[in-house]
Amino acid sequence: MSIRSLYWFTNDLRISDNPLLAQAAQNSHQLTCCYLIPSLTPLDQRFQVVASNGLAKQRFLLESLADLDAKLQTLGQSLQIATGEAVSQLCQFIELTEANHLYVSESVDFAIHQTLREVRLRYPQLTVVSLNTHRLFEQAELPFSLAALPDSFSVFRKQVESLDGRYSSQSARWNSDITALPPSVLPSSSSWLSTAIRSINLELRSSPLWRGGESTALEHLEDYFSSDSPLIYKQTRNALDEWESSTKFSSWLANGCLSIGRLLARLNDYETQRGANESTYWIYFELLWREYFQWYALKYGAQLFQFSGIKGQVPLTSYYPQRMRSWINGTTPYPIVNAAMKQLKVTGYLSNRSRQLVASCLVHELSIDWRYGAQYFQSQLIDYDVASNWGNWQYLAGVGADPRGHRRFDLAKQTALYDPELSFIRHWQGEADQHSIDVVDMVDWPVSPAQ
Ligand SMILES: Cc1cc2nc3c(=O)[nH]c(=O)nc-3n(C[C@H](O)[C@H](O)[C@H](O)COP(=O)(O)OP(=O)(O)OC[C@H]3O[C@@H](n4cnc5c(N)ncnc54)[C@H](O)[C@@H]3O)c2cc1C
Repeated sequence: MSIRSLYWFTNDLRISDNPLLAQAAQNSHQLTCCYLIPSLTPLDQRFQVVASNGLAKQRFLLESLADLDAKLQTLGQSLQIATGEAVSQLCQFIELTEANHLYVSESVDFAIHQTLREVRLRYPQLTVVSLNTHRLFEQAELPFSLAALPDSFSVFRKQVESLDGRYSSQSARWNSDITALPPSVLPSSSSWLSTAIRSINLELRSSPLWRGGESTALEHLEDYFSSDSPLIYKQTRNALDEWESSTKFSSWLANGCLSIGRLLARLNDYETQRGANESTYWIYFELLWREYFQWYALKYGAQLFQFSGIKGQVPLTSYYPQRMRSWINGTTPYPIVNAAMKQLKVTGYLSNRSRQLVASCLVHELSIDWRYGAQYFQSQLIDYDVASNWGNWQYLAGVGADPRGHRRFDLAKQTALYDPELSFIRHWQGEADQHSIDVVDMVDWPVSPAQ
């Protein structure tokens, strides 16, 4: 039988260390590679308060796609990019190419699961092939069943850290480089990418600190591990705004431009050459947080998006459009939050500390339903990852994996600790248009009947 395959790229935008693509290359006679720009799901529509995704996020994705397309072209292939509703786009590709196999990376994304369910119903003869390209561990390697995943990160970490050969054995199996790909029946159609990136650059009027794509991910991997930064990571990672203070791998990991296996293999080499210390261990520690949230999302499915989270406790928050607007625009009474929100809008990135502060502010100071904040992050973050984003928001909102159940940051204390000279606030103009939490309009004042 002729194997005609459709490879649906999702969060695996790379050629190297991509075991699923290697398998598709080996087993197919004909191959079509596609990417579907995610459209808004009903959940997105319910909570999204801005018209479209942030420009920095759009640029990072387009750069990643352009790089992937260029790499595919060197292998005699190209990337088909489609916008619109995922099920109908996939069906169109299946019909056009008469595909009898669909390759797609294993995902914890609820929207992808729903799309696949629908496609399977429409094409019962279609063989769907999936492999893990995003997580560190396979389910069979975990010392517990998915249902018994610990509800606290510390318990999870202690259990998975006891697994043998954590870096080297994990990284060996990712080494599956591809030298050739079967031909496609569709002509290349992605020449618009460079024009789209140029027009975003013009609109943003700032050159990016990050460029999307596997090529820049691999360059950054080498740069980072050629420096001394990993040796002092634990002391610097909470800084608000310095490039070297944390690893900055998240955006490439989230989009799959870099594999977790290759990253850990490089960390392992670094420890061998430069010596392991508490800081180099701490990079692994943080990557285990990422791993934890992947399993958490898989375990809880739609509960990841539920107001009461996994705890079943409904928070005492609601939705206030004016407060939400001032949070997004950086015009709250809290300069450190304002600075961070302005940085997010321009760059599509925030340090972990800033994310914690702005999330705490949204939930505890502005009393807004955490899902509006999570959705806004989804629309802006260049490193948006469904599991890490919604899992961290649940944690901060007190409805997730936090055994303490409640985390409210004292914003004045945090400012004194992390921005004592106010340089972060000044740089991002956090003081510029401060307002009180609720602005009362003239028309809201009581009007006496005599008037
Ligand atoms: C409210 C909120 C939302 C977040 N949303 C996302 C998201 O959508 N995507 C995302 O990748 N991270 C998210 N994070 C986690 C974290 O803030 C970022 O991963 C980190 O700031 C990225 O910068 P870095 O690569 O320099 O991280 P580093 O500090 O250098 O950490 C190394 C890597 O470990 C992982 N990591 C670190 N901390 C966490 C964490 N708390 N949860 C999960 N993974 C972690 C990331 O892959 C990161 O690249 C969120 C955190 C909060 C509080």
